Amino acid sequence: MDISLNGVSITAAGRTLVEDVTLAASQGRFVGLLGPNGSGKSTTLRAVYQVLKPSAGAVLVDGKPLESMTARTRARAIAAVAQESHTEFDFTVSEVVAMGRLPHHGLLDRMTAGDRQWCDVALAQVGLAHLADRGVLTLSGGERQRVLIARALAQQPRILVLDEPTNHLDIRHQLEILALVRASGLTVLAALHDLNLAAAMCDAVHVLDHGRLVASGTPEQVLTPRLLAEVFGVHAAVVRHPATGRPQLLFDRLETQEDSHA
Ligand SMILES: Nc1ncnc2c1ncn2[C@@H]1O[C@H](COP(=O)(O)OP(=O)(O)OP(=O)(O)O)[C@@H](O)[C@H]1O
Repeated sequence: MDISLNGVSITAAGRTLVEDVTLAASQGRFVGLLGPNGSGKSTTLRAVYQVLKPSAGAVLVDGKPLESMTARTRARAIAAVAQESHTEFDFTVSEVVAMGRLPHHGLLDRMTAGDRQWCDVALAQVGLAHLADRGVLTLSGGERQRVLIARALAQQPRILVLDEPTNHLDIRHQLEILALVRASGLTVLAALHDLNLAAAMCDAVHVLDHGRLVASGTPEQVLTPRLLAEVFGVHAAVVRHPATGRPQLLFDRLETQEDSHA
């Protein structure tokens, strides 16, 4: 399934937070949404998982406006892991993952053996099968993040929308979770802060700055020293990963006027 944003603008509290964003993630592609703090990444993704309604433009799934789909059809198509999604209730890990199956049966229906199997597989994929009976409130931040990814996978969506999916994860789990997502064959739209992970994993990236798209293309085309200086305010050298050939970035502070007067 493809997902696209067509001229999406989002206004809140009298401010335009995102303006005229057009981008697409086609079937099976891993597309990164990049940008400095406050550039509008989460706000853009909120329009995709319908927490916010665009003030202009539309979000389309396979060319169909998201708004024209029923809630159940949408939930079968798109699973989201939002930033800082947390629960106040001490559900067990299995119960949280089982919530991912809700779009596939009625709220009051019992889980079938098939539903349970999807949950077990998803939990095993994120390496947390051993924590199935633990309360989520007792988990570390990284474990909880992996449970939310398992819930999204158990939903059997066609499109995954991830807001900072590597938040709280140690380096091994950052790489494993993104590789798992990449290998899933799902269409992925993910906001990422780590530009080297984005360069390693994404087929295409889009960069937001002050709510506007300022660059789109492959990581190689987009993550240039010039863009990194202009948008992120850092000096960067681009090198090639010796094994994968992917671009990787070595960062330094950009010299400021105060530095040169010192
Ligand atoms: N409901 C709201 N009302 C007013 N301003 C908002 C609202 N939601 C977000 N903003 C503002 O919109 C801008 C973009 O926020 P957003 O969370 O989308 O940025 P981001 O790129 O995801 O940032 P970060 O990298 O820090 O997570 C910020 O300046 C934020 O303060």
